[in-house]
Amino acid sequence: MYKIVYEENDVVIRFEKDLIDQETMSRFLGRISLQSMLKKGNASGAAARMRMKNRLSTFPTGFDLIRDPALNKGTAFTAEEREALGLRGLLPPRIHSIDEQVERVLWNLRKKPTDLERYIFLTSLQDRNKTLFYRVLLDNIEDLMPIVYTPTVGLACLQYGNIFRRPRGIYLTLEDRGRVAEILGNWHRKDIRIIVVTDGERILGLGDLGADGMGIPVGKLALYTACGGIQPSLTLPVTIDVGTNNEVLLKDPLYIGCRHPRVRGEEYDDLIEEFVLAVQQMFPGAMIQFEDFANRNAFRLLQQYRDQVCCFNDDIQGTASVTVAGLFSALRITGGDLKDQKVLFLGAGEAGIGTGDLLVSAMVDAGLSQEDARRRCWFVDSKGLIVKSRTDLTGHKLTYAHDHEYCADFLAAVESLRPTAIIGVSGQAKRFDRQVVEAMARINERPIVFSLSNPTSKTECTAEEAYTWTEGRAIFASGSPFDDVVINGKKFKPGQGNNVYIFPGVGMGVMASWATSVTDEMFLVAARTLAAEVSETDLRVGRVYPPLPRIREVSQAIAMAIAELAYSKGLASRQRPEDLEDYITSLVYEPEYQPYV
Ligand SMILES: O=C([O-])CC(=O)C(=O)O
Ligand SMILES: [Mg+2]
Repeated sequence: MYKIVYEENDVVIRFEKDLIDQETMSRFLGRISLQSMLKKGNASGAAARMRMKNRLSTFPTGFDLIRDPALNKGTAFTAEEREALGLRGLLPPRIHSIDEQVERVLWNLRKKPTDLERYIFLTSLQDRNKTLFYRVLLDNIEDLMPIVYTPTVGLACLQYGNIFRRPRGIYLTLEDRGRVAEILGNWHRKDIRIIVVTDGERILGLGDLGADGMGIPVGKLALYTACGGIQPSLTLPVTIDVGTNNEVLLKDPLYIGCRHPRVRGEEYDDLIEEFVLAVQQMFPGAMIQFEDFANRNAFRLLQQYRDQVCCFNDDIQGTASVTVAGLFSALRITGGDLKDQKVLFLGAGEAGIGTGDLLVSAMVDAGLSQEDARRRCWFVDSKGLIVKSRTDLTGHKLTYAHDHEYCADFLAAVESLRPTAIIGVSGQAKRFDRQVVEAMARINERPIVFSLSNPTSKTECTAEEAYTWTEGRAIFASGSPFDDVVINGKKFKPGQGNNVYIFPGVGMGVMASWATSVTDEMFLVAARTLAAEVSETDLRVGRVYPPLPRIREVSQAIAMAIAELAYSKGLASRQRPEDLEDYITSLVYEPEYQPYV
């Protein structure tokens, strides 16, 4: 994978990739080079020896090697490595293959009584052997994504202080103002390309979890690697802790964050601004993903920084992209035309408005005027249907305030508007009740019902409810995964309408092209690419997204499309490689042990 070129009596090490995990590579490339040079007996050049010595001195041996999660192989260190790297006696004598190690991990996972215990176990594995962690995750993505990600990551965040073992990522507080760049410099790597940052105010549909929200950036980045093939060492989770208004956490002696109410206003804005600028200084070319900020800050920060630096908001744009892709797929089942759809959202926050905006772009592409397209998107918020006559509306909601009679509740809005699709992004469980879903089934031959709130405890309705209440006619997707449902002998495989189908591929495309910004057009292209990956077989079982085991291929297709777009729109800051596909493939991280000697 990595080509090393030798010259007589000297060594030239040439990296064939410019985005690889260079520090780690140079650490063990040094090792390989010296070993083979000594074997060949041509390490006579003093200069070569010097260089090798320098490299060698940075490559850990003995306990340091076993304790370095990026390099550790546990019982899989070979006899030669054990001999050469000071490991003799530090490991049990039996040498295992990675496949045997995977078996051991799975055995342990099966023994754990709860999903939270499985989460803790996998996190510890990530702390001691990254390669094995990603091997297990990648090979068992369908079973383990619900542990590392929604819904279990939600449970983990709810108890993050209690289950805390080792820190991961960077924590920034208001006390760090004026020193943020210095603190980013404490991170052990300088070649960060993807950052996921939260301020913990709206973790999934669970609300304000303060610093305990760190589980989300950590989980998202694990999926950047597992699903998108981003080198783990190029990623950095960040939590900006400005306090929390969660009374339970404030009183909890085990809470890990700052114990004061949330600070807002200028102090907050200054810290965010300093963080964004410090990233440009310390990690130039890194993409920032804003994650699980509350509405009040999410839209504002996106607006402020989207044209300034390479960033996006996953809950607004990532969720929009996956949802619009799901609608594209659903129309292949219903045979409907995008221009004729009427979509009613429950929830007018980030996901709702983000999806509305992207859907409008898609409808405009399909030939509608912007005004007509907007009139096809309707929203119910906590006060009822958003209509012109309401006087309490601000900002983004005004865009979708149409002339219509006011309806106080969602069911009344469904009856009155007769939508073709309902999309739940409210963070409120059970709001798509039997009456709502049955009404949709009365109005539509094939009602589209997307229940996207996370984690599962917040879903607007379950897969089973959606299929049962519509006699299997619903086209259903959900934010957290559901098991297959059998109705009258027919099996349905509900799709997971989660932004995990989007952000890893977008991140890889941005990273590969060194794009300087992330545009809305990218998310529409990502949606189209994702929808194109859905097969007729998928649609036949009701699945509007490709199966998860295909996620790496899917992410690669999205990465290609995003990079192409970046090149064609002049957003890329590096030259287009001759063979883009080859190039992106060469960037993909494979969880395999590299030989050290
Ligand atoms: O994390 C997820 O499962 C999707 C997401 O961004 C959210 O719900 O906030
Ligand atoms: Mg989110």
